[in-house]
Amino acid sequence: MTSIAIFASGAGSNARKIIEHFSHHPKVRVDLIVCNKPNAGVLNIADEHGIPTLLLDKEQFFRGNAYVDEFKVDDIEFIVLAGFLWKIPDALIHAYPEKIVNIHPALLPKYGGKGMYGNFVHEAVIANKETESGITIHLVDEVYDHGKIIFQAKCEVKKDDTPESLAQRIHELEHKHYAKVIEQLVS
Ligand SMILES: Nc1nc2c(c(=O)[nH]1)N[C@@H](CN(C=O)c1ccc(C(=O)N[C@@H](CCC(=O)O)C(=O)O)cc1)CN2
Ligand SMILES: NCC(=O)N[C@@H]1O[C@H](COP(=O)([O-])[O-])[C@@H](O)[C@H]1O
Repeated sequence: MTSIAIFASGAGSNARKIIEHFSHHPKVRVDLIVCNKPNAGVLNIADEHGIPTLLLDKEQFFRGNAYVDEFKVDDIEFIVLAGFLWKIPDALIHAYPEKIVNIHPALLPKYGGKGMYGNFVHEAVIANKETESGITIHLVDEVYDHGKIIFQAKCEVKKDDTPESLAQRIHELEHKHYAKVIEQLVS
């Protein structure tokens, strides 16, 4: 059984889709939800599904062991970032080589890097009058949004789009593809 930890900072709609996809899966299980925001909606989703949660301490995460020992004791084999807004420390990346994946709400390498998350991404895409956007699923390395691209899917950017309407279209792509791409990666 491959044990997955999902890292998230927000509402958790992607986490919910991934949990649902792997519930009753013969070979893959979501065993932990890791979060850095005590009031994040993803923590309620974890509770709904009886999945243990870990609320990160900033000092230990960035200046300690990055929780590597805890994840190894819990037999976590694969890490999925789903709207996680802190930078993954090098120690955790080195402990999980090519086993940390992220979803970004744009077509990297454009619209990535520090500060490019959530609606900030969609605002930039709209401000630049792009006619298309999409999602990128990539391996995580030491630089924001720089790791090997595994999957991309595109959608239209409409002339009257707001960041919210574009986010909704992007979410539909994320919910359609992320869990299936994870399944291919871990199998
Ligand atoms: N080592 C890595 N860590 C993370 C990556 C990565 O590729 N390598 N991806 C991000 C996810 N992400 C985009 O997909 C992303 C998330 C957050 C930021 C950002 O600028 N964060 C702010 C802090 C925001 C907050 O604390 O609320 C910042 O660093 O100042 C950029 C990109 C996850 N980690
Ligand atoms: N750069 C990272 C980033 O912007 N990630 C984005 O955060 C959202 C989380 O939504 P969710 O909490 O509903 O899954 C998702 O759209 C994801 O692509």
